[in-house]
Amino acid sequence: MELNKVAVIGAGLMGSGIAQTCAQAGYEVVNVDVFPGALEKAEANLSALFDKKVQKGKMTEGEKCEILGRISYSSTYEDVKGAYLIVEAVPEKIDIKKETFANLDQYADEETILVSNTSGLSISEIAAATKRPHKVMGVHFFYPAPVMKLAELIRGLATSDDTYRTVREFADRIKKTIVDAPEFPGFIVNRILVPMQNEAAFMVMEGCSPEDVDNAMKLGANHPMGPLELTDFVGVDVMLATMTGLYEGFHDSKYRPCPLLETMVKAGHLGRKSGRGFYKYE
Ligand SMILES: C[C@H](O)CC(=O)SCCNC(=O)CCNC(=O)[C@H](O)C(C)(C)COP(=O)(O)OP(=O)(O)OC[C@H]1O[C@@H](n2cnc3c(N)ncnc32)[C@H](O)[C@@H]1OP(=O)(O)O
Repeated sequence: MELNKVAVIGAGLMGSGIAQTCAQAGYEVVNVDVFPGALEKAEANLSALFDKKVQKGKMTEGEKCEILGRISYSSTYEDVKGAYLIVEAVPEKIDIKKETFANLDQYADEETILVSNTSGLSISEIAAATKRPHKVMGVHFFYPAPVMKLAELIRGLATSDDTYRTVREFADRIKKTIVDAPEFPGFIVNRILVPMQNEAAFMVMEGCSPEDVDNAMKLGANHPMGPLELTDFVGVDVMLATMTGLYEGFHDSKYRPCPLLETMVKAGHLGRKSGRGFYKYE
């Protein structure tokens, strides 16, 4: 097992950003996704992002090649072998997470720590899909992962102190500021942030324009992005899944998801990634 090798499962918005973050910190990274198309897209996007950084003078051509050279892409779990830590960033559905962890448990080395980037599902439940629940923990990253400074650390009921220590060291190495979050839906940030985005969607449903809602929050509360811009940025489907997780997890009507979000997801208006959400994109 190599202490310099990590694996990231999932090459979507979060997974590819986490892989980038780890490679920038000097890790050898294998980014695994069972859909080869997702890997190609992740590789092309990262290359384009780095080209822009080189053009802006924020990175040299040499640094770009070095970091890109530390990331390999794979569509098979077998390539996680040798990683001392694996970060899972697959879609936010408990059955998919459990299946992924059961697979990782089979293919990863015995000593490997398995980390989930879930934004609110139960770490203990995910850990129970493995035979190593003491080696399972939550590390919640924020989008865009290479830019956002925070990582929420979430222990499951069975997480060992050794696992926690190793994960803290990993978070330090990738230069994230850490907070310990309780194992309840939404942890800290999403429990506060996502109901605000949901409320903003209710205001649009009641007739406000998205521009007015966003400008109000940007200029009146100094938020870098308005709540609806942010929803489009992260994905309307991702935001709705988090809100639904709060609603189902706390059994509290105050977390009821806005029906407009449900309609938008059914229509395929998922935000930037689909070209249309609260706003239209080229
Ligand atoms: C879904 C989860 O469970 C929970 C969540 O993640 S909730 C979402 C949390 N995220 C937020 O709240 C983000 C709020 N927005 C912001 O902080 C800022 O608007 C922003 C950082 C995204 C963009 O910043 P801004 O200054 O407007 O844009 P820009 O100058 O283009 O980008 C700043 C840097 O971010 C990088 N960046 C922007 N988008 C990126 C992306 N998608 N991936 C990687 N890097 C990105 C740029 O390359 C740039 O880096 P550089 O300075 O080295 O060139």
